[in-house]
Amino acid sequence: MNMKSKEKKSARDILNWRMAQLALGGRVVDIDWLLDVGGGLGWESLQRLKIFQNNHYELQKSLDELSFIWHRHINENEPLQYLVGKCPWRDFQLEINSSVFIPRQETEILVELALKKCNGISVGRWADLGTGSGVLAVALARSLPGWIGDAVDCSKDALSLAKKNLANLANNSHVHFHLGHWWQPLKSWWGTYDLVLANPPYIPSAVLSELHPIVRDNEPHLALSGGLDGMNCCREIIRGAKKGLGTGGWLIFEHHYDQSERLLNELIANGFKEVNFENDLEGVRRFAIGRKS
Ligand SMILES: C[S@@+](CC[C@H](N)C(=O)[O-])C[C@H]1O[C@@H](n2cnc3c(N)ncnc32)[C@H](O)[C@@H]1O
Repeated sequence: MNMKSKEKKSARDILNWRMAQLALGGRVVDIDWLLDVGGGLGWESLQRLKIFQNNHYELQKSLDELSFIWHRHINENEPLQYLVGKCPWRDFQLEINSSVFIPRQETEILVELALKKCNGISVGRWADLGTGSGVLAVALARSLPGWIGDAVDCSKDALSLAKKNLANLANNSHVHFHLGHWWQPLKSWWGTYDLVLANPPYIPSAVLSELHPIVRDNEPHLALSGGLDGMNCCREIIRGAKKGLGTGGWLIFEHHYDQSERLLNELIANGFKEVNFENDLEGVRRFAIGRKS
């Protein structure tokens, strides 16, 4: 694709372009996301377009380039985040590619829950199991600068992107990356963790084929599939946490909307105390919490 990037366009040109793209298909929320994250037109500028139609705006990508992305999105069902290569999340913007799961908004709650538990504790050790793009590792490194962190993934490509994101967004933090299976690469530090976060693959096999094609046909299967009942990875993480966490350490993880009761029972059966759940943004039980006794 040989198209000129940055260009200056009038509000009227941009609005006409927006209308023409939407006539081809797709959702308003997505075209505005593309103008914002791809074109660099923030929400406030997008509102102003409609009022001051003669104003000119500098776009980070040309309208030709944005059209190319939009067409791939609506015709090939490709996620905009992969096409643009970016994903805004919490207070930062990650680099993203198709080797990693696209961080979801609801996972931001996982970080808030962790920070509530660790409020005021200036030194400690955390682990992020299944780091993917490194999104949780970056958030923890920025919020808990005195802590040491370990981020694990079994995908080499994911780990290399996670390292890049950390270098760009939380340089000088004390985070180590490990290639391997859940708790295995962390054996040397078992018994020392104060906090472990995970957003493991948790989709049950039967649900995988029914996922929206934009997810099913693009995001890594390794990041989605949790086995027959979807809970294989969650169970492994819980069992590993019995040895991995230090006394009083917290395990907090995300799961499928219908797994809460079974996973809370699994935590109790494995000797965890202060076992509880938290809801996602739609009021559905989505996070499990337990403390090593
Ligand atoms: C749902 S994604 C979550 C990524 C990221 N933490 C997030 O919240 O966006 C799950 C991640 O777990 C990783 N994973 C899958 N099986 C694994 C295993 N056995 N050991 C370590 N990581 C694994 C996948 O490669 C993927 O990056």
